[in-house]
Amino acid sequence: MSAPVEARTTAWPAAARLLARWLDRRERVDELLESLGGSLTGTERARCQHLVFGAIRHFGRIDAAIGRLVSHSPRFATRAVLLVAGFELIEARAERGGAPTRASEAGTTNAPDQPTPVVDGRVAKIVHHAVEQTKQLASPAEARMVNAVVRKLAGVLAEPPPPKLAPADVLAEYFSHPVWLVRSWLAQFGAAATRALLEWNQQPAPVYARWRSSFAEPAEDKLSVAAPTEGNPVPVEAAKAAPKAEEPVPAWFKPTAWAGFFEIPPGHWTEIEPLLQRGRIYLQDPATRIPVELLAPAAGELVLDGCAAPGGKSLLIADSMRQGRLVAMDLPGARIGRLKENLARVPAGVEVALVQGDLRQDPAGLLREHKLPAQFPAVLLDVPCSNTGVMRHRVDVKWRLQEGDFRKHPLQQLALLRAAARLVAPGGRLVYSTCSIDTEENEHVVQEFLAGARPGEWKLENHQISRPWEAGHDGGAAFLLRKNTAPS
Ligand SMILES: C[S@@+](CC[C@H](N)C(=O)[O-])C[C@H]1O[C@@H](n2cnc3c(N)ncnc32)[C@H](O)[C@@H]1O
Repeated sequence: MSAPVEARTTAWPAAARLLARWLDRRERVDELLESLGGSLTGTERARCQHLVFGAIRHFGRIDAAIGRLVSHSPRFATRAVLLVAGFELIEARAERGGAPTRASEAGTTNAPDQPTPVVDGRVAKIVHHAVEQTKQLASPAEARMVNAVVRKLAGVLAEPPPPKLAPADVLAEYFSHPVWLVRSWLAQFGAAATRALLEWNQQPAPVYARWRSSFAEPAEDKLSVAAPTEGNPVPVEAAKAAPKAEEPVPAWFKPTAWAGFFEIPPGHWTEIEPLLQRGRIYLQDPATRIPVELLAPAAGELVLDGCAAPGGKSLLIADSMRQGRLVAMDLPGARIGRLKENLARVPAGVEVALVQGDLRQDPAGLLREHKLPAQFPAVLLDVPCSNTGVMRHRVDVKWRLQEGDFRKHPLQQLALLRAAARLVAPGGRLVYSTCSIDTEENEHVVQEFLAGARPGEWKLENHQISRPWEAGHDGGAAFLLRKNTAPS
């Protein structure tokens, strides 16, 4: 992806600075990008994000290559420059279809201890740019080091992918994942599926938008009514607004296999922003529809979204019902702001209440305190998880995950599931969902929940596990559980 000149000159150093911070403090990437504020134009910001995401997506491979080429690890500012340049080299190679570089064409070796300097036109530009940037971001001495290292990096990063049955550590390095995670996936999914997953995670993720029907327009006053005071629920009266005529989907939206979801081609940010502000679209992966489809909220129903923030699925529930009542609950904290914004966009026919509280701490009491029902015919529980299904989008997740998270998350997930189950009315349904593809957080949690329930109280009616390499979208799992009317 060649960048416009202005994006190269400002986005590039901005990306290097953010990456230096990431190396130093491992801040979350979404928060790092938010810290840019309005300092870059839309195009520059998009380019900066592309470079930061790419460098972090390929961090393991680039950093291992750098490690072979230098005797001492460079300081963060310089290492960040090398990471951006390394990503540009990987991208340049992918764009020409993984064609061999001039060095490998000539049959020279790229042995790690004796990497061959590779210089072709594109590589020369990447080297030159990295050197010039290092002079500004670090020092002339470091720029000389960058000059030598990036040339050699081009050779090391040109090495072909490992064979299909390569050992876990080789796969982990080439595809930039922690080795313990690759081992776990090999054990769960086998070699072919793990390879497909690793390749999937290393691709840039498309941007998807869900087109919201004009019938989903909120009441005129809903945006202001839904600005809650801290800690209180926000009852929002259903308005009786007449539905407006359907607005056509923009011609440049690329249809997908999933009804209502469109791929947004790059370069349309100025057109996207007003659509987002008007609530005409919501940016979300097609995988997000699955738990809501399993829940199948019907017009006029009362629905609880137990782990609602930032509200992507709450909005989808409301759009599916068009009329009804939705109670959205989440912990007080930073995510509530986005939830409020999204709840303000529900269709006029949906009455919505936001409850800030802990689902595991007497939620029925909290709901009653706010004069809300404490039994629901339909409950969605979209729990916090490892996010192993969405690593293509969330590039830093793999570097934050710890092996122990696969023991911690299921405990929290089971506790939340048991708490949510108490809020389901007899005969009602509960959808438990995750963005994880790992059995510990999916099948195992549901099995343990069913094993611990009173005999006959719950039935697993349906479930859907999405594996990205098969589904063609993000991964995750959703389980539809039914509470019997009269358990034995
Ligand atoms: C995966 S996110 C939910 C995403 C959301 N369903 C959406 O589609 O936008 C999980 C949410 O669970 C919330 N959560 C975690 N523990 C909770 C608890 N004890 N009570 C209520 N919410 C909780 C987190 O704050 C987080 O917002």
